[in-house]
Amino acid sequence: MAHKIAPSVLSCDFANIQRDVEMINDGNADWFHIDIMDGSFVPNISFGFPVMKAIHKHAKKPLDVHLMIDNPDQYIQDFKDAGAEILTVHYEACTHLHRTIQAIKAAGMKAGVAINPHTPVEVLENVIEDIDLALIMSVNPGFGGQKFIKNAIWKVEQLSNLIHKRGSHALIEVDGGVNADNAGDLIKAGADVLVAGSFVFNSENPNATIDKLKAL
Ligand SMILES: O=C(CO)[C@H](O)[C@H](O)COP(=O)(O)O
Repeated sequence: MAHKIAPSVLSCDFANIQRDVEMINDGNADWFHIDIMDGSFVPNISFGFPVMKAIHKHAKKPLDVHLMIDNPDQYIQDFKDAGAEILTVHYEACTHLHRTIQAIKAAGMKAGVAINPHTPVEVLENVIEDIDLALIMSVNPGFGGQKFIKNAIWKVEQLSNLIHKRGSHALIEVDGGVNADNAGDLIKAGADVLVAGSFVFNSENPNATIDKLKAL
């Protein structure tokens, strides 16, 4: 399966959201990556439901929503109503992770679990057959534009082995500092979905940059 590119809307021009969403609609990106930050789980606040609904209104591609929030269970139905197709929670933010995954699926969404750079891949062993997506963070979550942590490549390899061993259908997504210098190694290691924020939106021609990442 060819890898997917999910531009992170966090790096778009928020004064021109509709323009940027339509630009992504017109290009070859696969998903919109939506970063929700609560100022508690991570030291930053991004945006909430009104902005997400505005993006959903114009988006012609699935919304891949990454929750960097405490107590995600509280908001599962709200994210479904705001247009999430894939809803990813952090392993580190969930006390009853299996229950949270079931609740996401029961609400009619695909379920993802993200792990921080210091969290070992093994924590996914007991849910790998239940999830649709596993997200390896390649920066500490909270901000766009950070430097890629190389250890993520090794974690992708480990996760790919685990997925094959267990016959899971989970996709491997990588998020943080992704660019043309590391994307090839990530794909070779087994990544299925690359999130890219600043590399795409800070470039002169974002859709040409997406094509460059897709061609690797
Ligand atoms: O989850 C995130 C930050 O927590 C962002 O999706 C990520 O940082 C993407 O931005 P960039 O490609 O600029 O690193």
